[in-house]
Amino acid sequence: MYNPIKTLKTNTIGTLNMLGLAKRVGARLLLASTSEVYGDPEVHPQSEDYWGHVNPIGPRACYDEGKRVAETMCYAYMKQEGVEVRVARIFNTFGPRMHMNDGRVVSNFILQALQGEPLTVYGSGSQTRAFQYVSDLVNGLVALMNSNVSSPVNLGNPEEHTILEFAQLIKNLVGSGSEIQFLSEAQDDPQKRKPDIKKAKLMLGWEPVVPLEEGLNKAIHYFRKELEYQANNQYIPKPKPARIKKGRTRHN
Ligand SMILES: O=c1ccn([C@@H]2O[C@H](COP(=O)(O)OP(=O)(O)O[C@H]3OC[C@@H](O)[C@H](O)[C@H]3O)[C@@H](O)[C@H]2O)c(=O)[nH]1
Repeated sequence: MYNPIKTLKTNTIGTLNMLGLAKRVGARLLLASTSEVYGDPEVHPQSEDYWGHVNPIGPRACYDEGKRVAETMCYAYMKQEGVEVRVARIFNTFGPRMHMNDGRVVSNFILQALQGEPLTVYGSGSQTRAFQYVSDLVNGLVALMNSNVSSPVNLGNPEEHTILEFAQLIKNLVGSGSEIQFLSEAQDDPQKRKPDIKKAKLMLGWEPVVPLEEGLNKAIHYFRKELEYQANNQYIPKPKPARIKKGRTRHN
């Protein structure tokens, strides 16, 4: 985690502030929760009634425990103050417009493959994830907000792959000659993850529709364009004319 304290403050104080605001104005609140509430799961796939397996003092705890307490706050406000809450447990998601420095596996592997750099696999690559395309997630969030389901709902694509399979798939889709480089494993990295989406199907009539390869090709296209743009352009910030004082230019 880049900034554990800020992560904790956002998830706890931020959620508390938003719940207070929702109470005051009578709004329905959507909590973007996470599959990380299940931690390194001992149940597979993960359904909403699983309580999770989280190390409360590990390096991921600021995020995992922060989101867990955010969920607790939602249900305390619902029961005590009657605030309407919707809680989406969002599984790994990707798509165009991810930040170049996001650091998550999809953007890392695509950028590495496009530039002929080694694809960095943490650990053996046998850990699994299931990736959903961003438009599927957005449709799920809209359906959840428009529903009367106040308990948590998993939103994710249940197609599960090992991270090594995923690296090879991205290499092939990019047509890249990059090597695969094995680095040390991340501490407390969940070893498997796959959503059980029966509840979303039944109660929201929702399921993901974008196939993995189709979504990846869209993300690859986006990052290819971003790299071309960066290579062909320099962005030199210029102050607004009103801020330039006459005769004050300094040449160091
Ligand atoms: O360069 C990389 C990056 C990541 N990885 C591995 O790829 C897997 C996925 O890692 P990511 O960082 O993309 O995502 P994580 O599964 O750790 O968490 C993610 O999932 C749930 C969301 O709520 C979180 O916001 C998101 O960070 C992990 O096993 C990680 O160790 C690599 O092997 N190489």
